[in-house]
Amino acid sequence: MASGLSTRGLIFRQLFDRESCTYSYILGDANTKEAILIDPVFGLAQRDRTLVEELGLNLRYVMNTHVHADHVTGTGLLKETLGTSVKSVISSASGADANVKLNHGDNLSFGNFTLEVRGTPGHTNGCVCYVFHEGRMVFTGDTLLIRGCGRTDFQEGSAETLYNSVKTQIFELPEDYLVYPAHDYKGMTCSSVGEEKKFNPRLTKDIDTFKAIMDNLGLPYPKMLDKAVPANKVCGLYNLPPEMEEVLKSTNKNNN
Ligand SMILES: N[C@@H](CCC(=O)N[C@@H](CSS)C(=O)NCC(=O)O)C(=O)O
Ligand SMILES: [Fe+2]
Repeated sequence: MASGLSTRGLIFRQLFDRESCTYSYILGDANTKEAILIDPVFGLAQRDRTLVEELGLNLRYVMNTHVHADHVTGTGLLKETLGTSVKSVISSASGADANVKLNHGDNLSFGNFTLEVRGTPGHTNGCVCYVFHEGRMVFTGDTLLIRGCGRTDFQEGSAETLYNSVKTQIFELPEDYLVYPAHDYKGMTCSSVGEEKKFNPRLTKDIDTFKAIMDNLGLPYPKMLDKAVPANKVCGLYNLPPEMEEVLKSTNKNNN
């Protein structure tokens, strides 16, 4: 069975931000050159833009899996530098502003490929997973991490809702589908649905044990929480923290 990496005509890149341990993903159609970018990071917008150009791709959508709490999205900045043909994308349920607001069951195309949108609330209300059936891949955002899952102690977090989302929307996918999350803190890059069903130390438990685990994670709040959430509700382009306004100003200067 073809995995994402060998899907005919697919250009695929996994990118990493060392600061927030965020993964961003470029998916492009080698034939039409249309591409999408999932979960870009503000400080790496220039890196992403250069790579897209080097690969000869035209970005159609810059999309987020949810309103991130730990980093400012690169969506707004990429739109600013690449022009109006690029559309920002997030779920309707996120309450965030974007050109395209998606709902559970929607499909989004780039070139000859299509992503299916699955609503997976729990980490936040607006979390979605993007299922790329042709590539047998799923982009899980913070809903499902490798051997972990998104925390449920801020934004609109609910352990019970997250548990149901994973079980019904991700674990029902074929076991060979590769899982690509929005973060990893241990150096893992990807997993599979079958692997997570078998080895995820949280999601292999019953709901009560899962809730107890989530209630006792004892994680400090992300350092960027108060700055990132308001910025990400508007694609990162308004409400930017002052230090990021400087980046934006110099980007605009370089583009003029
Ligand atoms: N230390 C980091 C934040 C780490 C963190 O809270 N990660 C989130 C995803 S980003 S909203 C999470 O859900 N983690 C779950 C886990 O089990 O690690 C920072 O200060 O930014
Ligand atoms: Fe998150």
